[in-house]
Amino acid sequence: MNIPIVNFEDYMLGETNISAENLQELCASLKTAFIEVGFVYLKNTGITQQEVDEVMNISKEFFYLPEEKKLPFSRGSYNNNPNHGWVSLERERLNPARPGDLKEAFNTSSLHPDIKWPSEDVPGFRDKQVSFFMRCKELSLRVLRLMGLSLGLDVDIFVSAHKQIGTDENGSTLRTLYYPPVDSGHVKEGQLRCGEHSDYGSITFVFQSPEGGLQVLSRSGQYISAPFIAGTVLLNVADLMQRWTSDVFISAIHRVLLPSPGDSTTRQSLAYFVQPDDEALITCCDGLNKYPPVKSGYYLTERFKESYGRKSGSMES
Ligand SMILES: O=C(O)CCC(=O)C(=O)O
Ligand SMILES: [Fe+2]
Repeated sequence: MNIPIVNFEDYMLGETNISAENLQELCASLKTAFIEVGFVYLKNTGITQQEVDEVMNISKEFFYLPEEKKLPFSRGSYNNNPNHGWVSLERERLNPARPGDLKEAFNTSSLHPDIKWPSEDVPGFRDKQVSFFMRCKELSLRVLRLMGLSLGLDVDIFVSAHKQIGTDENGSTLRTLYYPPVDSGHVKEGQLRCGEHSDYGSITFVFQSPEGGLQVLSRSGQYISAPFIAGTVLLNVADLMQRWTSDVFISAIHRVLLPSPGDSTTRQSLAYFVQPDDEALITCCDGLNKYPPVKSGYYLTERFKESYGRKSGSMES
């Protein structure tokens, strides 16, 4: 089994005149992918490889700074938003049963004009992250519309719970990740670059550097590779969306293994996590209540407690 590639051209960013026939076709291809795999590559979205490269390049400038320059921007130090900021190597365990992941990250969760950014050391960092966040936001609203339509539901069923993306009342986050070279002599038992997990929110976009490395658990129980494909956006269903659709759309487990011993390559990725508004109540859209309704913000906070450790899941880290 492979991850399908869907041509998004008819509904790409800026495109306003999609025909009813093309819309139906696009919805049908996406629906099949969300049901069978939970992951799909979109090509011709309007987000270019050049945009992705620029965000990765400026992110690397930040990650290469000495630790003392990054510490003031740590996740947990922003009063208005508990998830915004820098996450150091091994700090997070996406699979809590493993040692900390061998990755560093910077989460852009708050666009509040008053927050501090590493602008002195990395001029342009803020602007590049924020502009890319906004591009991904626009694309995500398009995908959420198609998801509603593909299930024969109202076009706004999912979008209307994502009105506050980009404010501190919504947890959507652009996360830039850096995976440094791995010294196999110093790896802890069971340690990975990114432990097995599924994402928490509604949908996620992933952009990888050419090294690739992401693997996705298929419904038949095997890991399949999700390689880098230039110019595409990898889209996956996340846990709240699986719950919302009563398990019709699949939130697939994924991971990033260590490179082979002696392979000292680095790796980068960008993940845009789309989260419903904190106050949105997620209720199974077939009305059958397979899962009890849950508030998006509460659900996200609980999930962070698992991956960052119970004591330091939120403000107090
Ligand atoms: O680095 C990647 O390719 C994926 C990262 C990921 O799955 C995550 O941060 O949730
Ligand atoms: Fe993930």
